[in-house]
Amino acid sequence: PGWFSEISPMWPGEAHSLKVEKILFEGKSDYQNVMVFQSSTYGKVLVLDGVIQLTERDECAYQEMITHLPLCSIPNPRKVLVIGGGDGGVLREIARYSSVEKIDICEIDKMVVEVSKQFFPDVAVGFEDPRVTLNIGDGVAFLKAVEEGTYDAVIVDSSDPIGPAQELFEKPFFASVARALRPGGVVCTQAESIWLHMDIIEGIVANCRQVFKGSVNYAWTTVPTYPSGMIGFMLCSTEGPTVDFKNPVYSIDEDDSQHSTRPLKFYNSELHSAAFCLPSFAKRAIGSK
Ligand SMILES: NCCCN[C@H]1CC[C@H](NCCCN)CC1
Repeated sequence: PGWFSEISPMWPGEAHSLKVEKILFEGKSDYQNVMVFQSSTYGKVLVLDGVIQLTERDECAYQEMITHLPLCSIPNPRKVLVIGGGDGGVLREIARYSSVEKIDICEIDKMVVEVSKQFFPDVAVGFEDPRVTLNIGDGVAFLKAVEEGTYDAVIVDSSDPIGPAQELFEKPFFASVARALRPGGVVCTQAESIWLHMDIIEGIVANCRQVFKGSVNYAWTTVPTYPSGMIGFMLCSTEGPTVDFKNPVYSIDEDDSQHSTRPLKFYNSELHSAAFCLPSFAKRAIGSK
């Protein structure tokens, strides 16, 4: 009964609104306020500190792209790490790869995991995969304890730089990710919107160019319920076997064996390549190597 508006100093002067049918959960974890509501047209919605994290209707766009852009760019990923991602959606997408043997996840807020399992079963289904090991804790500390060269891929499914995820946008964190990756390993991070945060993105790109000696690319997707209707990703690889992110080496959308459970709603191989095409103002600011 009424409207939820996503008002934040991170996107001044604008606010996306969703019509609310019913508030289903409100709580305060050790890190943030957590809220779930039933919207009129986007299904259930997860909100952290007043910021929309996902809706049932369009979460596929974000979860599928943040997962398949990195994992379809390398042959046979075996060990994958997720930092953040406590709703389980990225785990659900990683589980599609029969080559994957081990999926580690480090989420700082256990209330996000619990709330997702209770209200978003089709997203939290990712936690049911036997290859998944859940660690509740700070991703920065987790990575410090990881042995060098452990992972083929790291996915940083974070919230925004204001709040618990702030450290995940800084150079020391990127350096610890690079150390945890094998030569030619890949990382994909949530990298904000070119309409709202060009300055943050330029900082992230500069840091990534210093830390990741393979390739560094920015890609994007549309997510109707994120501010500016889009979100970007940094795709980086460490020194070693060359990774050409723009030309996927694996087509998960054509590999029917992966569709036994649930077909992809959003990602496909053409969209993979197109995701790296940028508007001119972004190309100038970001450049591409
Ligand atoms: N697994 C879903 C987690 C969602 N990550 C983030 C949630 C907050 C969202 N704010 C967008 C702010 C404007 N770019 C970015 C993605």
